[in-house]
Amino acid sequence: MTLIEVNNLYKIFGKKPEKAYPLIEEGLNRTEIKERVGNVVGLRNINFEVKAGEIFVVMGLSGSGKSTLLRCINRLIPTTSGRILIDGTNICDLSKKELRDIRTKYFGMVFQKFGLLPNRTVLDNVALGLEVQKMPQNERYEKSEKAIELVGLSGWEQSKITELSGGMQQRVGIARALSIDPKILLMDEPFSALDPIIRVEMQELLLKIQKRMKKTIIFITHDLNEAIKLGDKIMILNEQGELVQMGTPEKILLEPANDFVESFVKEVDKTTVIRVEMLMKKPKMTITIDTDISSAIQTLEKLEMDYAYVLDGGKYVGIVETEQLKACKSVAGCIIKTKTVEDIKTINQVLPVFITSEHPVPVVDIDGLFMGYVDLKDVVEVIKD
Ligand SMILES: Nc1ncnc2c1ncn2[C@@H]1O[C@H](COP(=O)(O)OP(=O)(O)OP(=O)(O)O)[C@@H](O)[C@H]1O
Repeated sequence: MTLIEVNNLYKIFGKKPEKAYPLIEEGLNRTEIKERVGNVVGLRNINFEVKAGEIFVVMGLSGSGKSTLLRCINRLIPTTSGRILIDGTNICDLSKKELRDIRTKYFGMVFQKFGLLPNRTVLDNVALGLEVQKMPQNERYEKSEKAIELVGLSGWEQSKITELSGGMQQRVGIARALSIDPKILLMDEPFSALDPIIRVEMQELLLKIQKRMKKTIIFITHDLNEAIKLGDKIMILNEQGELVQMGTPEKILLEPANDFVESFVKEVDKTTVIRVEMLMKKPKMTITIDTDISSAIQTLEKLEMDYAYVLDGGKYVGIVETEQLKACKSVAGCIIKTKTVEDIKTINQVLPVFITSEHPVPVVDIDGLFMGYVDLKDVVEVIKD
């Protein structure tokens, strides 16, 4: 389900922003437009959708418009044109009261500089949003304690902010945003001020929280490694405030849209990002476990498949390969002599795999009925009819 939808969004700073449109059309850049008409083009024609439960990362260099976009989304600043739908409501059209309600219901914010009140305790900082909503103290403390536990700060409730390290302060920042139980978390470079080890720890924490909470997150960063680690989807803005590429981390890494994206991507070790999912064979074809071998060969060959997934009661239990099935068919009716007398009695059947197999082979009868396994080291002779 789409929770956020942005269409044709422009943000032009300065008086009479309409003067900038024809110049944008002409293809002038930000500096040229500023020189000609004095306006700064923050964002140019941005379009995207964010699905509920997704971490959507906005990435770009300094000045690319990342913070401007975030401020437009929660309407801290007005847009110049375009629309922003939050759960279907265009927030560009709302009255102050409606805007306040939608912000309370939907948005939690986490900032790079934490934005905490230094003289308050951890608990009172986390409870701040609920206090603004005029929630009674015991109720807001109860909710805040849960959020504090979620970010791993239990036991620190009564500490002053000044007693905490940077990483801990940002945990408080995240707990404060979560305490109001917003549908959407807007995170503006939340880990950029932290040293590298703490930063990685915080990324892990966010992923852990996200697994439990399944929030919809817009996460701003200028670091591609961070974007790749966190993002279900990444949107890259260039220095003109334009969207240059949007897609999964794998897509961005494997198919950078232009030289600009390529220049970011070059630095990343792709094998640390691309998951086996990209390379695995997808189960295009399934057959049920009780399919007889002749029918299975027929089906697989018709669809030109060299393997199929085998289902037992709808559950995946194994794989069969066309070659293996054919080998079975070719030795159907062979007599397998094994070392033990008992085996010779029962194995006047079918050997359904290559005789070179190192593993015990399943033995089926002429009708494909499974009879048991025989270890090839015990096979002394296979006699064709
Ligand atoms: N209030 C404003 N008035 C005029 N120009 C502005 C204003 N706010 C932002 N800008 C300009 O809009 C462009 C985008 O700025 P923004 O802060 O959104 O970029 P950013 O990608 O968040 O950068 P950073 O990573 O440095 O925070 C910049 O050229 C900036 O100078």
